Amino acid sequence: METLLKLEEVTHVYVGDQGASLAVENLSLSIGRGEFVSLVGPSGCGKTTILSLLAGLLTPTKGTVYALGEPVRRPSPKLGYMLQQDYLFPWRTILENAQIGLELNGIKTPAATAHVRQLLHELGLGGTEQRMPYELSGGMRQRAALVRTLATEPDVLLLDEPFSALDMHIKLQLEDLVHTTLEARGKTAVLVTHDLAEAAAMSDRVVVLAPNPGRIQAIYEMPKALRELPPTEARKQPEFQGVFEQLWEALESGEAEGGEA
Ligand SMILES: Nc1ncnc2c1ncn2[C@@H]1O[C@H](COP(=O)(O)OP(=O)(O)OP(=O)(O)O)[C@@H](O)[C@H]1O
Repeated sequence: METLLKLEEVTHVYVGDQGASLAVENLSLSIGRGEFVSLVGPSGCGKTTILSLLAGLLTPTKGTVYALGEPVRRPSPKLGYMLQQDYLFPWRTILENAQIGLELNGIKTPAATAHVRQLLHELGLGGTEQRMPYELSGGMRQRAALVRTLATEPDVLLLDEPFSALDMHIKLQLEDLVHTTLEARGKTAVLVTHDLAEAAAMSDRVVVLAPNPGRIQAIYEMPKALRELPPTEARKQPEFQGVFEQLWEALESGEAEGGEA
């Protein structure tokens, strides 16, 4: 499998008024094209830092981050970001919001608009094009944010807790939608989540991080039978509970080994 993302012996130290804070230390990880990898771990173990390093929003203090074979130096349209909040502009229609990434890249053609309309339709938002964000539910707004991210055709999606603000049943529906949409397009994804079950249900691999300093505690490859199913179906399989327990144990032992923050 072609390696699409790579962290090579990466250390990141934040320096601020309060002094230096070692966020992640000597972390190495490779992610292949088409893989769905989740990062889980207790608060402060460096999940968002890793995502920001991959996105080119931070530069590592030591080591190198690669995306699509090149060292990451700045944000790139090939890496799309989706966050807990949808950040739709309240004064723009859903169609205008969904097109914004393309516009920022200087693409404003009728074909681009047709492409965005098609994506809105595929993600169940047909008919909402001229509506304003406040007229949509949280789940619909998050789907519009997904369309905006997909519209620029990124190779990689960096997902920072995109489902955590949603009600449980909307969250489950959206997990399935994101899973099938990304799989159908062969996209690579890195998901940051606090939810172990979500990570287990959605991923090909789950990276369990430990804190103080942030480092990899364990990496789990999900059983093939679970990987092939939509997340809501994977959650119902008998082996799912065993996978969840393994992740939970790794998380607990990482926390126990970590020092005081
Ligand atoms: N801008 C910053 N300045 C100083 N320290 C920071 C900054 N951002 C994060 N840190 C520290 O770096 C460490 C890792 O933070 P990070 O936000 O990456 O963890 P996280 O696993 O995403 O946490 P959470 O689950 O709470 O979002 C923490 O100790 C945090 O306090």
